[in-house]
Amino acid sequence: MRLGWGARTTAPTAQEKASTDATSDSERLLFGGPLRYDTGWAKHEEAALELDFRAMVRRFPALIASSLRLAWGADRQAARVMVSAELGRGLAQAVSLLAVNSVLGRLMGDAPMEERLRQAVPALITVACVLSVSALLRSASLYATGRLEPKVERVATEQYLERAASVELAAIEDDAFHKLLDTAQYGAASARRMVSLATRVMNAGISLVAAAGVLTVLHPLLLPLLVTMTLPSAWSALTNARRRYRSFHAWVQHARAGRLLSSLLTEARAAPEIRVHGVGPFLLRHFRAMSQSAETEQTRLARLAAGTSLVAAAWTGIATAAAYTTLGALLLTGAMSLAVAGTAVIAIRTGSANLNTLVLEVTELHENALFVGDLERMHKEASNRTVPVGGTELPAEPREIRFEKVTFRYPKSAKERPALDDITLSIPMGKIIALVGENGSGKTTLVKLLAGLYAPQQGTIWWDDVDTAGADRQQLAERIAMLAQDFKRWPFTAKVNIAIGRPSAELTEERLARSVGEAGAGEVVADLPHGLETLLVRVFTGGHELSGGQWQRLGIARAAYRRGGILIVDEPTAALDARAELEVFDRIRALAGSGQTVILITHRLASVRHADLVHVLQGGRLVESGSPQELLDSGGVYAELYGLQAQQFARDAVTE
Ligand SMILES: Nc1ncnc2c1ncn2[C@@H]1O[C@H](COP(=O)(O)OP(=O)(O)OP(=O)(O)O)[C@@H](O)[C@H]1O
Repeated sequence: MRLGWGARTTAPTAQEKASTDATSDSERLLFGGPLRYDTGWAKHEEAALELDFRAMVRRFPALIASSLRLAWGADRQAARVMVSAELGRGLAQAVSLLAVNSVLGRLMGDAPMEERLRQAVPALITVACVLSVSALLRSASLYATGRLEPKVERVATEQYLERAASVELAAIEDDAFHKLLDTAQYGAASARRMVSLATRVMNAGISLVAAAGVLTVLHPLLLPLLVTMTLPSAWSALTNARRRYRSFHAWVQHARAGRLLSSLLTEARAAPEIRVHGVGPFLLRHFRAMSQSAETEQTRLARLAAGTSLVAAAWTGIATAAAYTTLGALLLTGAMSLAVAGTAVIAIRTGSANLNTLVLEVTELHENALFVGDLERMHKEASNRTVPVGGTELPAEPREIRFEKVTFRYPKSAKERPALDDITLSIPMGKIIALVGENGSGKTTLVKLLAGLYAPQQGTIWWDDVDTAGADRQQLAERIAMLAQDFKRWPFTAKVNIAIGRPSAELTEERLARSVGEAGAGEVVADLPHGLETLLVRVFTGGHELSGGQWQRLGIARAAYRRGGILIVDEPTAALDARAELEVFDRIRALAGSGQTVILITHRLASVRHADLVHVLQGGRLVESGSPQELLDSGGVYAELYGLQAQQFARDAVTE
């Protein structure tokens, strides 16, 4: 059985394994179709292609600058210490190399040994001082980096979460944007790694310049030898990093699906069905298959990496032998003195170690920068899709909200018919307006448009004479309290679950008690072991679980606490018993009596009889509008649905 999200449960084919450009193939397999995204994906491909030497050299200054910017933004003082300590260490290495050269030169001179030793003492003292300073600088840099890293990660994570929370609902529901969110979440950890990598790169770079300078002074042939020795490991590191990055992007959705499966297996809400329906082995089987195919990919990468590093090691061996043979030849022919050759060996060893570190760390820096690049792309995409700030003022006390020829189709919806089709209707303020219609007729969609969560593709939503298309969205949201069908059951205390209706308001006992009273949630709260302070999530110590109906009461209390001028309630009584249902409708009526506009979506038509106005939707179109009595008298869709429910009651009464 397929799980529907296109999760990959098969190992990659031989053809895929062979393909270094496996990204698009894997992606096609993952989603069961050709790519059709215009954001995120194609750009990652370009980024992966940029992981070559030229691009790396070109981007090197920008990479260092971006790491420093991150560090600077997180903690200026620590950033200052880190940069100065690393610059100091590089300089110390150059000085110590020159001092070593001087020590060797003195020791290998023609004077008597005692004289030679005495001459070498100042240089030896210089070496000792420089090494001590270098050690001090190293610990200063370690401290500063350790202080910076978590801060950089926190700042980057905060920015990520802030951006993700500020985008339009349509973006959150968009699979392409979700994929970008997925890949970008690794950006914060990469930003953290970039800080220490950048310091090490700076340090290795300065040391390398020092070693290269000394080598060039000693003999012009030594520098090219050093470079030749290091090239193979550079190639190997780059090739492997490139493969890893491509693989990551090809498999990111797969990894998310795997995490989702494993969380389903441990989730409390899924637990009853897992046990009664025996879903556990089914989910486990899929999880295993997915993990195994991911393992196969890891094995493929490991095999390729092993091969690449073996080739690189062979090259390095040959280049090293060539370097030392050249050095030997220079010595034999008398083109180089023994003292110079000794310093050259030290410089070659230091230089090649530095160059190796440099190449490996620049590659790693670059690889991490690509992930930080994903984060930056997400920031950019999110700012294009963020809920706009500011706009036209809405009337303080509107008389009416009017939908005029409103048509709305969900983005990427495969359906032929729009969810709302040419809707024109009125919502008078201060009244109870009921939206009625069969499942999927568009009621929830309509209130989401009203709340500004989506914008219509055609038509206008007016607040008196203000077009909401250009209205201040924040102001619009301020006016609305929404109790959605699947409202969030926050894993916090009962008190927070109510007060979260308006987190910006000062939390007062009086406001809380009033909302609890209005929602008829007093009994629910009284039954809780710690009253309003009870934690409403059972998987934590002291946590408590509410029934569906009890949750619904708290949801109504939350909506009442918000005190928006327009209260939208979507199926408020679905989980309530008959008595509670009557009571809730009484309370909703009372809210409307106090001047609040109530927009009520319900399938319980008997409860609609107190509404001032009923709009009946069918297949996304408005088919009837009027008072409940008018609609009953007209004998249309409402009357038919009402009749069906009434008949059911009558039949049940007779059967009993
Ligand atoms: N987020 C979404 N993305 C794509 N299509 C959606 C989305 N939400 C709803 N739809 C589709 O839009 C249509 C209207 O759905 P809506 O939820 O507005 O109906 P409803 O009248 O509230 O139904 P119900 O009585 O079952 O709650 C349905 O065909 C549904 O499949």
